[in-house]
Amino acid sequence: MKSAYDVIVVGAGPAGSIAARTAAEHGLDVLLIEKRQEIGDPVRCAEGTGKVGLTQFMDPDPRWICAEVTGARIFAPDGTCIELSEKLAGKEVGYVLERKIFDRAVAKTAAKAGAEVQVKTQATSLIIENGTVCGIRGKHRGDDFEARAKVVVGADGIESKVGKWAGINTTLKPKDIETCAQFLVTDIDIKADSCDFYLGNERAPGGYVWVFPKGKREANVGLGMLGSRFTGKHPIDYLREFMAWRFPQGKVIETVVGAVPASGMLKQLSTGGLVLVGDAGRVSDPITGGGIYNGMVSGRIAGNVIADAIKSGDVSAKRLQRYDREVRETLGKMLDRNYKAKEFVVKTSDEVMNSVAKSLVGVNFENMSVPKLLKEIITRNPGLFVELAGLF
Ligand SMILES: Cc1cc2nc3c(=O)[nH]c(=O)nc-3n(C[C@H](O)[C@H](O)[C@H](O)COP(=O)(O)OP(=O)(O)OC[C@H]3O[C@@H](n4cnc5c(N)ncnc54)[C@H](O)[C@@H]3O)c2cc1C
Repeated sequence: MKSAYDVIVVGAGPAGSIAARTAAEHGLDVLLIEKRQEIGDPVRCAEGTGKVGLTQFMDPDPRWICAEVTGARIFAPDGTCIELSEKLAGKEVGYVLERKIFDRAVAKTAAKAGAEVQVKTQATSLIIENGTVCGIRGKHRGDDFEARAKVVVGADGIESKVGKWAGINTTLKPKDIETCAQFLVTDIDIKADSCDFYLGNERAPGGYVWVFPKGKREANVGLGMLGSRFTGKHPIDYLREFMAWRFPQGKVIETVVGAVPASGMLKQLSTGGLVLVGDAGRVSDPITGGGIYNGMVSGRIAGNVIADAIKSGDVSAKRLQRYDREVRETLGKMLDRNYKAKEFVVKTSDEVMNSVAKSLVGVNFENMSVPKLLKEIITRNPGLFVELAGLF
């Protein structure tokens, strides 16, 4: 490892690897570090992502695609089912990945573009001079090290410390964190080409249960609940109840616990010499919790903005604000709308969910967009006009 780089990326998840790759493609000298000894492992993800978004970044590869899904089913608390086609469900359907292999494949593309990759290498603090971030301190396979960089990228996920070290407020309120538990369940009857979602305040308070197929008889069965709805019963307790009801014979071969930001993006994503990407910048979707695609989008924007800034010799806070602006332009509108949608869903009773679902049974969802779906809900449920009108 050298003592100086153009860019150091902290964290080799999808967001960090894409930031590293993009910066390296611009000819910059890039170091990508990962504290774990294996990139992508352990997995903290249900691994679902949209085809269209993903293929902007990676050519599909059967080695990391477990299942192709062509639709989604949403089950209301009383069991009423709404079926969505691929066109409507959009980013919520597509592929179910094998992230242990996928994350590694993305990091490999960064390496191929010229980035140096170091595992078992953890940033522990930032070097800050005259208010500008200019490197990191850390542990590399147990030994202390220091490395300087013109720009540091914080890609260290939901538990991000890099932003805090730089003085950025990254604190998440309990109402803006989905805490999750998931089992990889095998030998179960599922619809192998559908992502299924189960709603209900008794089932997953302020969240939902998902069943994402990973093969013909295998699925990620998981659940997210809002931190603010915690009453002493943990996500894993709700998940066990769901399993007992839906898949009593299922065999659990892996357990995952984790959390997703459901806050919408941070107000501040950058400062002098530093940008935050992916979950570290809270760019995950507040309603679905999906963060793979949004993280990669923010990583690509970061790589491009950093390259321009370094080439111009100006990595000041003012210059790097272009990153904040571009992420806001690209993802901000969707994140704001979905944050409002989350706030609506969270306070919706099971009775209202049931009646909205019933009002949509029989609607042809073949050629509808999400805004059209919301309009359809309002038309059929005029009482919800005030709450839902704000989402457009
Ligand atoms: C249960 C669950 C289910 C989910 N399901 C989905 C889903 O189906 N679809 C979807 O799109 N999203 C899903 N998500 C969200 C998704 O996993 C994240 O949004 C996504 O992984 C964010 O990518 P990232 O690169 O920002 O961060 P991460 O993937 O979290 O990567 C951050 C990396 O930084 C490393 N790191 C942290 N600190 C340091 C340090 N100091 N030094 C060096 N390395 C460090 C970590 O080890 C980690 O590898 C789910 C999340 C959970 C918890």
